[in-house]
Amino acid sequence: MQCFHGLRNNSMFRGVKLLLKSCSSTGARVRLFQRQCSGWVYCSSHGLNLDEIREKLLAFPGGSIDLHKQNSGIAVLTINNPARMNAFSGSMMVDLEGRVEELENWSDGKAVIVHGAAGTFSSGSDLNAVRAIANPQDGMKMCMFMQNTLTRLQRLPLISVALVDGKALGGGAELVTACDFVLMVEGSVVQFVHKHMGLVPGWGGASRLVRRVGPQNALKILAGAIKGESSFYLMP
Ligand SMILES: CCCC(=O)SCCNC(=O)CCNC(=O)[C@H](O)C(C)(C)COP(=O)(O)OP(=O)(O)OC[C@H]1O[C@@H](n2cnc3c(N)ncnc32)[C@H](O)[C@@H]1OP(=O)(O)O
Repeated sequence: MQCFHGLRNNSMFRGVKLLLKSCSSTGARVRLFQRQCSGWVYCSSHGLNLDEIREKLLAFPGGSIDLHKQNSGIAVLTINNPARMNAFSGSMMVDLEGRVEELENWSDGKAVIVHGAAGTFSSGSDLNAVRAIANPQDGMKMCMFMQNTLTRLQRLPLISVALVDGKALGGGAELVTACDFVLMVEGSVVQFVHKHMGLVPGWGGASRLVRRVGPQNALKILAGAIKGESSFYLMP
């Protein structure tokens, strides 16, 4: 993951275009196509019944995940729940899975930009849904479901860019780590707030963070010794 920080709002999409241009070398494209298209981490042999967990998640509706595929081959994926700072309701988790599947099957796709509606990125999991499924079994299933989806997002044969304008908190920060690049508008923040709730990142963000920034920096970020600021994502 590479991070570009301090973009002003109006230059964000120009920044994304430049970034994508710089990534379009044959080598980069070949590497992308070498990625596995199916990124399932968990399946029924791990005790995950996808239909069952989808049904549970759909009991917590609100917001949407919108996908706009452009003729240019660049898609825009929008996390859309502004009334709750783009928190992920249960139905949005199911939506995201469907959108990722759509991108897996998009043969003309080159890149996807992931961003939040209305001037923020995402405040993570909807706390109302989290409270309602706060038993270990359901919590584990939700986490397995989201790990599957974010791993599939990470393994898409497309260049992915998280465009962070505002806050990416909790699960929102975890989503950022599943993208190849991060572009941050000035004043934006990526923060793993899980520790305040006595949680570990359940959507696979901790292991992705370790791979991105190394174990010591990841520990500092997760423990709150430093905020997940852009300089850390710049490290190889
Ligand atoms: C494995 C996944 C783990 C997770 O993701 S757990 C969730 C981690 N995220 C959080 O703890 C973030 C909680 N939210 C906040 O800290 C603040 O709302 C935040 C994002 C800094 C924004 O602060 P403010 O600008 O002051 O706005 P606010 O607090 O008045 O929020 C506006 C409305 O949005 C709601 N909201 C924000 N984040 C939410 C969330 N994650 N789940 C459910 N509702 C959420 C908030 O309750 C408020 O609603 P209302 O207007 O009071 O009805």
